Amino acid sequence: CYKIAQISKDDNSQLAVCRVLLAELEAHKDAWPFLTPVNHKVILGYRKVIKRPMDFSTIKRKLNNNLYFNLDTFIADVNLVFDNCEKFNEDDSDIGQAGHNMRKFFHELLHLKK
Ligand SMILES: Cc1ncccc1N[C@@H](C)c1cnc2ccsc2c1
Repeated sequence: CYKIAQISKDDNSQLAVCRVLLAELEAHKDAWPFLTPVNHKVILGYRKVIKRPMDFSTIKRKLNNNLYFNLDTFIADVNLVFDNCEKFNEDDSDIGQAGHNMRKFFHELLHLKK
């Protein structure tokens, strides 16, 4: 379960929790590949392979436009960032490793026990 969610009863405090979580993700040393949308004109094949691109700046825009209804819809987009990363990047690449590190960090933030 999400221990953080237990302290937030209403949507507003859930959205405040999402802002804190996003700020912690963005501050992580391994966040660099995920801070802005992948430019599919530069990264060949990305648009074909990745059906639902997502990145931290897009998540921030969605948060500011009130497009997340609760913590779960926010978590789904964060996990989409890491799932896209795993799909496109080799595990032993710099970006692949950053994605694994960030996913582990996010789960620790949510106190998720696998
Ligand atoms: C998350 C991701 N997955 C696949 C490809 C790229 C990226 N990240 C972008 C920012 C990016 C775009 N270009 C470069 C060039 C060297 S690292 C890097 C990172």
